[in-house]
Formats: sequence, structure tokens, C-alpha cells
Amino acid sequence: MTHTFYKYQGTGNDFVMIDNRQNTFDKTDIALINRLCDRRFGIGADGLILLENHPEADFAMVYYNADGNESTMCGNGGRCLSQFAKDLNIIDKKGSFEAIDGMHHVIFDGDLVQLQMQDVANIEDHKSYVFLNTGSPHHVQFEDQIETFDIKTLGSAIRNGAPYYKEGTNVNFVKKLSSNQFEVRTYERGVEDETLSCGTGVTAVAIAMNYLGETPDSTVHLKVQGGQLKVSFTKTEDGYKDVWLIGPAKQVFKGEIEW
Ligand SMILES: N[C@@H](CCC[C@H](N)C(=O)O)C(=O)O
Repeated sequence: MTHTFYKYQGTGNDFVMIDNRQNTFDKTDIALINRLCDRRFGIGADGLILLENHPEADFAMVYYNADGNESTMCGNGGRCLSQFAKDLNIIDKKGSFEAIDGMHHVIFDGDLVQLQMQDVANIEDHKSYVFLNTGSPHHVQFEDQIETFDIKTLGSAIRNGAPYYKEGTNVNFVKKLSSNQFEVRTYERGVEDETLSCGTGVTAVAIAMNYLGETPDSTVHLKVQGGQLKVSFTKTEDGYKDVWLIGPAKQVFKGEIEW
């Protein structure tokens, strides 16, 4: 049977989008999701996202990594899904949706999609790296040779090693460019490779850099392989609140595929 799909990207982090408001998609078919995300045998994407109905919010988000497994929050995916909901006329200038980590608010500002992320209360400082959860787990460490660094090999070793093992983590390598700008390259679990951008990843980096005293600012600019993102937050005694991930999100194409 032929099915309609949409492809979106946010700073090069790309997603297959499916309008599942009629609940027709078989969520147990991991092999199908993996094939749709395959860059040679399918559409090709870092993940697949279902847009679904929600009783209180404007819509709901169900996120799968390219390996076919449902996973934790995807920040760029949330921005792309919001743009998809806008393109489907479900929302207009702003909206709300529920994802696996809770409720999110979104505001459109010209070409930019501003997504409210979860508050972050716990930050683990392990000296050579920082670990925090911004909806998904993130290991953050400095790497001065970021341009030539073998992200896939070293990211994979960290992702699979202690203390993460099977559950894994996403791994972000960071280079400081100025007092409020950082370059980030991310190895993503579930894609098992570097992606061009990771939204929860740059959110983790921005908060970690402020926490470590590397930036005094509450708006941080992040250069990623696929473009530029911005993260803003309010630092409080109880952690980081009012966290926003800001950047572009665009439809690449719409198509039909058999499954
Ligand atoms: N690309 C995402 C993160 C997606 C989830 C991640 N791969 C995981 O399984 O933890 C983003 O933009 O946040």
C-alpha cells in the first residue's frame, strides 16, 4: 500500500514525518522504521517522527531513532514537528505538544522555530566531562582539535563504555570560539554516527558551559555541522529553567512510499 510521508530538516538533523492522527501506523514495526530511515534502501533520515492527536495539547510527538527504536526527546525533531504541524494548519504562530519528556511550547519567529525544553536540575561534573539530561542523556567534553577529530570512533567508544554501556548516551565534543559561542559535534546514540546537529545536545552544551563558568551569558550561540543554533535559559538556585532551543526547521520534500 502507498503511504504519504514528509521529510524535514533542522540544521541538517533530518527526519521522516508521518501524520498519524488516524492511528494507522504500526508502531511495533521496528524493521520498517529502520528501513524508512535507511539512506540507501529507504527515504533516509536520522529519525522518524509521528504527529498524533492529543487530548489537551495541539498535538503529540512520538520519536524513533534511525535504528527503528523509540527513544527519548529530540530537540531538532520537536522543532521540525512543530513546523510540520504549522504546515498542516494545526497551529499558527505558537502551539504546544506532548513528547516523551513532557509538555513543550513552541513559538514561531520568522524563519526561526523556538522550542521550550525541559528544566535541568541535575548536572554531573566529572572533571574531564559533564553529564546532564535535557530530555535525552548527554555527555559533554572539550575537544580543541574538533575539525579533524574522529567523532564516530571516539563517540562510539564513549557511548558504549563506562558508565553508560547498553543504555548509552549521546556524546558532544565542544570547542570554545568566544565568550558566548561554541562549536559542537555530536555522536548520536540510535543513529550510531555523527549527525549534523543535535538539539538536546546543544542545549546540554549551552547549560554545561554556563555551569562550568565558560560563559557568563544566558544566551549561547552554537555552531554545528549543519548551521547555527541558539539556546537561552534562566539560571536559578534550583537549576536551569525557561530553556529555549532556537533555530530554523524546513520541509525538504513530500513523497509517497510503499510498505
Ligand atoms: N537529534 C536529537 C536527539 C535524538 C535522540 C537521541 N538520538 C537519543 O536517542 O538519545 C536532538 O535534536 O535532540
